[in-house]
Amino acid sequence: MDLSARTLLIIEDDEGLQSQFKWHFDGLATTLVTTSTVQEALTLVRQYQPRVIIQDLGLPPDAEGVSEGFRCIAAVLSIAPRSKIIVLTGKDEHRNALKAISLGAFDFYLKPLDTDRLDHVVERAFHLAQLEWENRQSLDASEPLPGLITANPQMRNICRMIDKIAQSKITATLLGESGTGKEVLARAIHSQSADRDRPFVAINCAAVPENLIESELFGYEKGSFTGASTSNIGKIEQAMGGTLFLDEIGDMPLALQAKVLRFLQERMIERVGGRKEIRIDLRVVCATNKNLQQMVQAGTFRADLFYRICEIVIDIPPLRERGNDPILIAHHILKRYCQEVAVKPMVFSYDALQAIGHYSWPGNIREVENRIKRAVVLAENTLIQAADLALQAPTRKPLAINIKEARKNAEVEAIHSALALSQRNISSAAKLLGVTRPTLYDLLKKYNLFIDHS
Ligand SMILES: Nc1ncnc2c1ncn2[C@@H]1O[C@H](COP(=O)(O)OP(=O)(O)OP(=O)(O)O)[C@@H](O)[C@H]1O
Repeated sequence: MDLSARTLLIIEDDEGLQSQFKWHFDGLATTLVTTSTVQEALTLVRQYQPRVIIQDLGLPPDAEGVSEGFRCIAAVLSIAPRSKIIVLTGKDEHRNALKAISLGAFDFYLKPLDTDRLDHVVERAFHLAQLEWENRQSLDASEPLPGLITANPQMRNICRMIDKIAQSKITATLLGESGTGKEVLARAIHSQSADRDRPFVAINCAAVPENLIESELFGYEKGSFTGASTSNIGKIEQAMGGTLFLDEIGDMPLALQAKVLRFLQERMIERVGGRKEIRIDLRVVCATNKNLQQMVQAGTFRADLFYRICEIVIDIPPLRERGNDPILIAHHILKRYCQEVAVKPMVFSYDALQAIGHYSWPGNIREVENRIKRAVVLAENTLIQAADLALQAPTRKPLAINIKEARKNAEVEAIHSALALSQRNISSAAKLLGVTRPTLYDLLKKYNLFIDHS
């Protein structure tokens, strides 16, 4: 909770009422600030960023009218659009209520309002403001590193480790199944480091033919082998000052491992066919989906190289072990892909979301990308169904016999669908459901649904 979480501002020119409010709300709000003028109110809003504001409409210099009150609502919301303004006024005209709400006020009541009711209204405003704040926090925080979407605590720990690794030159090795984001994390180490403006160079040891990998990595001198008509610098020299990413290091030929070990220990290389030693200064990040320890035991990976590259090992969990991340990542990839191929924004149906949540994703995030690309092409309209993703929606729960249970199931399903269709935008979901935003928040709280979809 941030500091403004329970700050209440009262804008009221009647001094008697102001002190009554002070006395009444003392203790209910952590910070209580009061003023009688619009000008001072704006200063206080900037200073305290109050979540909730109680405001009169008749404010000086137009204490008998409403113009200053309306000006105040508009001005406050222009600098603090998320503040909840409760208008409390003696100006009993329906059109005033309508205008206040149209300007963005949260609620409108006539004086005098009994204290129980007032407490309830203020509490509800604080509650709603808190939920909105939490929702924003979780959305803001869903991309802790560039290109890496997650809300999973284990992945968040990994992100914190990546930040620390980036501040050193230590050799880190990323272990994880294919498609779990090893390259994304390697790039993040580079982009979070002080050398981010220097090159990031990746080589996939599994993709380069065995007879070429040495010269790809170390470079070669002219005439060192048939076809070497000019000298060429290798990936190591290309990455000078920056980061070298040795992807699939478990596939590095045994013969080359000794040379790589020497480079890592001494930070010196010789190009193939060369005689000159070249000093190398760079960070090395390795990755593999192989079990290196088993390979060491089997004699297919050098033990000394294993210990040299495993100064820090990061075990990346597969997507199926990351809680709600498949849904979070799917939303993100769908949005990005629709923008990339310039099609209308698309959304997942409730069934599609259920299927995404239940599937085990053996191909991890790469598989999410592939299935979404396919779905964008195949979907009949802007609503992506489970079948478009070639996934099966889990079977529905058996019909509840108890009317209360049946009503609850129906409400939960409708809320899920509305949230899916609105891409978790609370205002749009409330509109789709035909309820107000506060009512939707109440329902989310009642059914404990909010966390699952934030
Ligand atoms: N947390 C994430 N959020 C969003 N996109 C991700 C995330 N992790 C990975 N991706 C995307 O998934 C794809 C696969 O990621 P990446 O290439 O980093 O995986 P990898 O583990 O290196 O795979 P491989 O072992 O097959 O090389 C990339 O397009 C990447 O941008």
